[in-house]
Amino acid sequence: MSCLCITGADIREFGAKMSGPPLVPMIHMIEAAAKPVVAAIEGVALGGGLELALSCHYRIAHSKARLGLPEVTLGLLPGAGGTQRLPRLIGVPAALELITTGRHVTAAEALQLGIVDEVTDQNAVDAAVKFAQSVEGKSLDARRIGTFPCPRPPDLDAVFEKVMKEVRRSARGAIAPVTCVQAVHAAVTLPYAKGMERERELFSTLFTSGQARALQYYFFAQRAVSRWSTPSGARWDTSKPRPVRKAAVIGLGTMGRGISVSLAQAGFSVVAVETQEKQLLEAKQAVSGMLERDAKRRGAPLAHGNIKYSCSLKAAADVDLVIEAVFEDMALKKAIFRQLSAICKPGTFLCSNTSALDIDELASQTQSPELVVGMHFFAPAHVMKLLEVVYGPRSSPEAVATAMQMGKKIGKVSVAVGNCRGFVGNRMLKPYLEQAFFLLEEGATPEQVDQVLEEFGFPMGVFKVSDLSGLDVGWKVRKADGLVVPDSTGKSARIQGGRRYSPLGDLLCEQGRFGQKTGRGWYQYDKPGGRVAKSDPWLHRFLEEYRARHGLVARRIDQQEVLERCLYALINEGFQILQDGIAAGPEDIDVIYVLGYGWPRHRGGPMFFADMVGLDKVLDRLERYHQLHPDVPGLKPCSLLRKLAAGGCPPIHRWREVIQKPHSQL
Ligand SMILES: CCC[C@H](O)CC(=O)SCCNC(=O)CCNC(=O)[C@H](O)C(C)(C)COP(=O)([O-])OP(=O)([O-])OC[C@H]1O[C@@H](n2cnc3c(N)ncnc32)[C@H](O)[C@@H]1OP(=O)([O-])[O-]
Repeated sequence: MSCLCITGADIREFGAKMSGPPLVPMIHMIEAAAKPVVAAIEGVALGGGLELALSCHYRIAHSKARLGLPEVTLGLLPGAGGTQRLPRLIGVPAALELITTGRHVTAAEALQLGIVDEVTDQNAVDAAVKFAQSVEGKSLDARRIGTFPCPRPPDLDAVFEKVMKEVRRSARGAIAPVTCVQAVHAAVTLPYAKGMERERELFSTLFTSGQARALQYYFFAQRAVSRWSTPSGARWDTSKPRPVRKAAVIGLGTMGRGISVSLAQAGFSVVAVETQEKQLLEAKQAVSGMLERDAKRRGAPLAHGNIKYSCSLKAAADVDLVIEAVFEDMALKKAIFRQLSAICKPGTFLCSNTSALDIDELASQTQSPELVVGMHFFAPAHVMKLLEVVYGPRSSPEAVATAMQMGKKIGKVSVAVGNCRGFVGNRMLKPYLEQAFFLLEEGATPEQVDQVLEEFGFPMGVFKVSDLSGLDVGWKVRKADGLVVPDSTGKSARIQGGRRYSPLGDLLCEQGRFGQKTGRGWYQYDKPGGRVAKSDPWLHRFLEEYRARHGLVARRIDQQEVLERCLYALINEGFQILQDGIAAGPEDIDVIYVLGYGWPRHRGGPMFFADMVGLDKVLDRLERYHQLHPDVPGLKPCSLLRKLAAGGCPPIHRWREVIQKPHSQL
């Protein structure tokens, strides 16, 4: 009998010399053993851990155990027989689903699927001993999975064709899920030994791939961001969070509703505040609906009772933490912070869900600026995993620690970032969007730009996203910034403050084209609120007329230029953010972009991508584009990028040494 709690192979050893005995011979030895071997699974049996358990003759799991083959999430496939044994044990469709998604299953589901033989609430080892005694003397012939014939679906080709199509669609360019399907196909079509050979070959191809490197980097990056630090020296391990039991959400629009749902689901007492009865009632119905649907989906109890609704800010008097989620309007937010500061009990943390505004300006409205931080959620707030926790110059380490811990409690990946316009995510988005607009002016179409970005792996191109979130959002911000003004000839100005500016988005808004909500934007939709983007001949004519009006001659723009200009401008801003100390390291930026902005995980994140491409190459291309477009500051290579390139392009895990030592010669 063997007791198992194994998270699989040590990912840190990939790329270096692996220690310990090789797994495959061990698995074959266990399976061939004359004595029955019973695996007692407690905690987790993941990856190589589950593969080891599958070589045992019986498996007993504790009811809290979790099992799975998550290799695909690391850019790999189960390389110790998992792709050959699991389909033999539970059938091809169920095995394909688990292997291509990497999903963990509970012990109860594992029992239902036939992965384990028994589930216990008691000590798994004791249960396994008892089980071993009950099967003593029984033949093991029917227990060696490697000797089973693999069940062959009657319509084998059709099954695999369908799965492959679906996997390719959802993989968005990731190769591991597709390769997993090929490995399972080998289980069905080849004898066991040949199938194992095929698994090994496919595993080796993935093992050395750039995508596996990217996904493994990302695995550790997502864990590293919880070890936050700020330039003032505050750190995760020396700053204590304060307990929060009751929280208020101010403003129950889309964001406020999602935030209330997240808090209630995590067991916080919530006070939800709106100004008018009518809006409050609408919000209450919407939040209840969201909670009901979610409870049904998860089979979890309803969290209704945790939320109290009110039309008065005074209801927030006794809460431990407030999250303000009203319109993105500084004057309104300031007024609310002033009132909250007077109403709330001393020590209440005051947080803003602003996506770009100055946290310190809000803090200055309160009696205790050290208690103010940003908690920037992403829409839909109860679904999206990312939270930017924004510290201002006066935020206390305790406030940052409390917001970070609160994020963790509600199931978010929280990243601590500094205070600047747009923080990390939205600040980097600006030069990316700007390039997309410029490309249209120079001859590209929204379809072309979107296609290149989608082929790169984004779920949606920049113009489709813009239609989805509403063109009017950015328009309002640009108007507030004084950018939406005609030039001396009455045409929309293409130069603002000495730098190139594209008024294309403003011109669409002036026509009432706000995107999906109005049924027209960069694309056309069958009705307002429609979801399927269709090419719009009107827009193409509009672009031609615009170019003619401004004397611009359309040229053919190739895919490489579209990709480089959009992505390298974004990456360049990322380097500037690191240089400014707004993000502590490249991992923070990469996690924000993967979780909040649809950056394909198998490409690691923008900063990892820059490392993979080669910093000298990114620098070279930026320099060239900046020469061609000297009035676009976003294309001027940032000095940190120059310094890293001049220092021999150190690998990404060494960038912090250069960032932390501004005078380093690296
Ligand atoms: C031939 C071989 C073939 C085989 O098929 C290949 C494999 O098995 S591929 C492997 C397939 N296996 C997987 O993909 C499983 C990957 N792991 C997980 O999914 C989660 O970590 C787990 C569910 C286990 C625990 O979640 P939780 O409770 O939220 O805790 P947490 O996530 O915060 O982790 C705590 C600490 O442990 C660290 N660490 C964890 N696992 C590994 C590892 N395998 N390696 C190295 N380190 C690992 C993690 O970095 C963190 O370190 P730190 O320094 O404190 O930041």
